[in-house]
Amino acid sequence: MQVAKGVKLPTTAIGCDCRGNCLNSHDCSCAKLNSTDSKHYDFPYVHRDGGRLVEAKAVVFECGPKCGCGPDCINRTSQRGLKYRLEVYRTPKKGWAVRSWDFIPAGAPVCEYIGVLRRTEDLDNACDNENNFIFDIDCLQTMRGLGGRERRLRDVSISTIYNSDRPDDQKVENTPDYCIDAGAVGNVARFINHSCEPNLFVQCVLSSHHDLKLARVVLFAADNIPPLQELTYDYGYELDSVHGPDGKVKQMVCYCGAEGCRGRLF
Ligand SMILES: C[S@@+](CC[C@H](N)C(=O)[O-])C[C@H]1O[C@@H](n2cnc3c(N)ncnc32)[C@H](O)[C@@H]1O
Repeated sequence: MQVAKGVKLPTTAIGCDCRGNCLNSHDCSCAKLNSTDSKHYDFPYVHRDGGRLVEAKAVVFECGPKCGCGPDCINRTSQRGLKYRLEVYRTPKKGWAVRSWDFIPAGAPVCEYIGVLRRTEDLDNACDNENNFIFDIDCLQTMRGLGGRERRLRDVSISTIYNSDRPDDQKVENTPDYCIDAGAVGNVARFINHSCEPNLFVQCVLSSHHDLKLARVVLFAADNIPPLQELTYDYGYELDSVHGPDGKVKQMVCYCGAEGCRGRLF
């Protein structure tokens, strides 16, 4: 990830003092951050298939640079890079798209959204309206979803991370302060299209620091995904929420082809 001028990265979190791999969730201070129930701490991932997320959360706390554990720790599952052979291919109506040559099991991390970390206000100043590769870092919005856009969220509460008993807790605000701009610098995630019935979901992850506003954005499999099925996530636009430089509402037709397609991206 590149960092734009004016973005100050937060202090690195102290982390856990586990050794080797984090094995006991009751001893691991990172695992504890993921739990709402002080009697039942658990890692957010299970070991199956090299690590699968048990359930979507407002934010997942992983182990980071100052933790005592090593790179194979289960609580670093989203940090291990690409595991599946992803192909960027051309579609008739949506431009480039992404699919996997390998089967992807539900809950597996697929890729991180990479680009330049920018302040949203700098982007607005640049009037960069035609940049289709901006990802707003907005964990609360991501978690709430729009009309239940993430199927696996049903049983999940968004309250946990916003409780005030955490030292680095952040206040929830309406406009995201930071975004990831993959316009000029990015990875395969920038080619993943929107679908109204997606097979990926967006998960905010904190590993090196605990600032929600600068959380990492990782795409996880929402379902078991067969090889060669297009990978998609819900871009999460509210209809009529995007405006052009002239102030008029902008619209974009959606070609996701899902049965429940809303007809427009925005
Ligand atoms: C992040 S880019 C995705 C990659 C893009 N298809 C490309 O060729 O670079 C987002 C842009 O892809 C197109 N797109 C993504 N999902 C779409 C969809 N469901 N229907 C129509 N266009 C879509 C739109 O032009 C959108 O602004």
